[in-house]
Amino acid sequence: MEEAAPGDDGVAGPPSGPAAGCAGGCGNGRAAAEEPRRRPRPGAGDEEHGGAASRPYDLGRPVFHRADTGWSGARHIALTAARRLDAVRVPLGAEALGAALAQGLAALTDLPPFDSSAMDGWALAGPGPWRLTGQVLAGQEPGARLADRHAVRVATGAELPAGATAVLRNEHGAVELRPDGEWLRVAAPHPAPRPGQEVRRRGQECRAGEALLPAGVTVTPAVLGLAAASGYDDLAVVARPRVELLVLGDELLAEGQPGGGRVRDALGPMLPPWLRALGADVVAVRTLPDDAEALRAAISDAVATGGADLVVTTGGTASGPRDHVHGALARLGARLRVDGVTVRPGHPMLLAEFPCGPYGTPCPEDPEHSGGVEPTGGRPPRQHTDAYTDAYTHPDTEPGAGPDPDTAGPGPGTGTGTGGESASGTGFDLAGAGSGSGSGLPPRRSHFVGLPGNPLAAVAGVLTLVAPLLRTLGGHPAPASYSAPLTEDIGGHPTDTRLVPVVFDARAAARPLRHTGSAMLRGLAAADGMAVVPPGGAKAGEEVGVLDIGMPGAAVGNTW
Ligand SMILES: Nc1nc2c(c(=O)[nH]1)N[C@H]1C(S)=C(S)[C@@H](COP(=O)(O)OP(=O)(O)OC[C@H]3O[C@@H](n4cnc5c(N)ncnc54)[C@H](O)[C@@H]3O)O[C@H]1N2
Ligand code: MOO
Repeated sequence: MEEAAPGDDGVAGPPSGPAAGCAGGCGNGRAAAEEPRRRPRPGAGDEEHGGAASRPYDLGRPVFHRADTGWSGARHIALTAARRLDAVRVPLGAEALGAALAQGLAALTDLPPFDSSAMDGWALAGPGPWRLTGQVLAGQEPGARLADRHAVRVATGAELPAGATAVLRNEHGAVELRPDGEWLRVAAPHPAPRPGQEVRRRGQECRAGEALLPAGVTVTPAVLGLAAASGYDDLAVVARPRVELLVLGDELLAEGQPGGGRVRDALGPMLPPWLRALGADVVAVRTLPDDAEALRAAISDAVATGGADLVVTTGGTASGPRDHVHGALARLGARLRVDGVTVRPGHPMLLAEFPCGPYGTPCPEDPEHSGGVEPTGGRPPRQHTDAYTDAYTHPDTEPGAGPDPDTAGPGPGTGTGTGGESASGTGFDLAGAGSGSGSGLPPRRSHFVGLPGNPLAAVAGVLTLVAPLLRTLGGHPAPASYSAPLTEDIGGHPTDTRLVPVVFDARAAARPLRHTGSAMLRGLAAADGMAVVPPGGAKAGEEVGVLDIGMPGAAVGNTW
């Protein structure tokens, strides 16, 4: 790797500019003079878009030529390389959590479903005093109509009897025992209840059939609760992309202390939860030796037998004697879509697609690629729902021509009807609408991302290639993108974008962290996000794009 100079933990790649020696952050940031605001901005990073420059590796032996893609262009290719997976119906619960709604959520019932009491107290009819005639608890039928000047004791949530005009809460009333029974009156100094007071009216939150949420919304715990409240037992969501992770490296230890040339595997523990947070179903994590045939067989197995929508490898992307990713992809007939990105760290990341899709299904639309991956059988197909409302327009399929991935995700639009079972009964919609070239959508197939082995470089690959790809597969719209002013200069690479871990200070300005070399995770572990630093660097006060790292920032970050 292009290692940072001793003492400089920040720059992977030739530094430039006055702050080059401080590129990873030199000491504490200084707050910007003016009140900075974190605000959405249309695109994070605006360097070359999809440009390619042929650049040989200088290993002393010509191995291959990468055609580096610009950082924004690479993200756009990843966003448009796949098409959204089909809809599946899943019970309300963990399976739905984090998936995108395949259909808008419309209320199946009025909410509240009936007039009910908002307080523990008495439901009453007309002006007081009121004769007490009984009680209704939550969950009980309300019983007979309430006559004028009568009241019943009610619990919060109890359905109000017909005729009730208001509820008097416990602490505002007093009950007197008279010869003819119990009587309720308002206790001074409280005023008499107004009509409708403390009553939750039927339908005041929504009416049956009313649209509550659009398709594409991520199912959060709150969405689960709303769906349950409004009558749902299950939800139609976009299937979670199945991801198989292959961690490569003879030198990796799964436990204990590193030494003797061996290091702990940092990516095996880090990436599966990261992938899950991005909406993936991580179906397998395997560690492999640096062996060409083992890698080829494992990838083939993941695609053909495992039914992975996406195979992610770590390590082996460069051109060392034990780097076999390119060779394995070539043997499997994979098509390289991105082979090197002008970003630091993460430069050797790559994106490819296989000639056939999950479950070993051949790709009839790609006869020239047939036979690459061994179709050795398959998992049971997903249960797809036929109740499918396609509320999305798929992003442009032409790489390099479309909008920024952060603002161009699937959004509301005219339906394209890509759901449904395939004719072959595999649950894999190759032949259906949307899978062929005539539909204008990319065909359904398995994808591949090769992440570099250096841990921070691997994270750069997740943010650049994996996140946009999973977003499209899982039907998630683009999250809001942000920019923030920098608290200090960040030195840049002369030609490449840099991704630098930052924390937001109290004014939401981005302070670059230290220990951000490509082999380091110390900066990232304290970070709120990754600043997108254009070639040449950025000055203190300058706004730069900030990539979300997918989960709430570490609490220590701002004081570190
Ligand atoms: N001659 C050149 N060599 C390298 C170049 C180059 O342009 N010319 N690029 C460098 C860059 S940039 C990167 S990034 C790395 C990418 O290397 P690989 O993807 O082939 O990864 P490995 O060689 O297998 O490992 C690199 C490094 O990362 C450590 N590693 C790998 N996996 C893990 C893991 N799971 N947990 C922790 N650490 C891991 C590994 O031990 C190595 O130190 O290539 C440069 N080389
Ligand atoms: O600069 Mo590499 O792409 O060490 O991560």
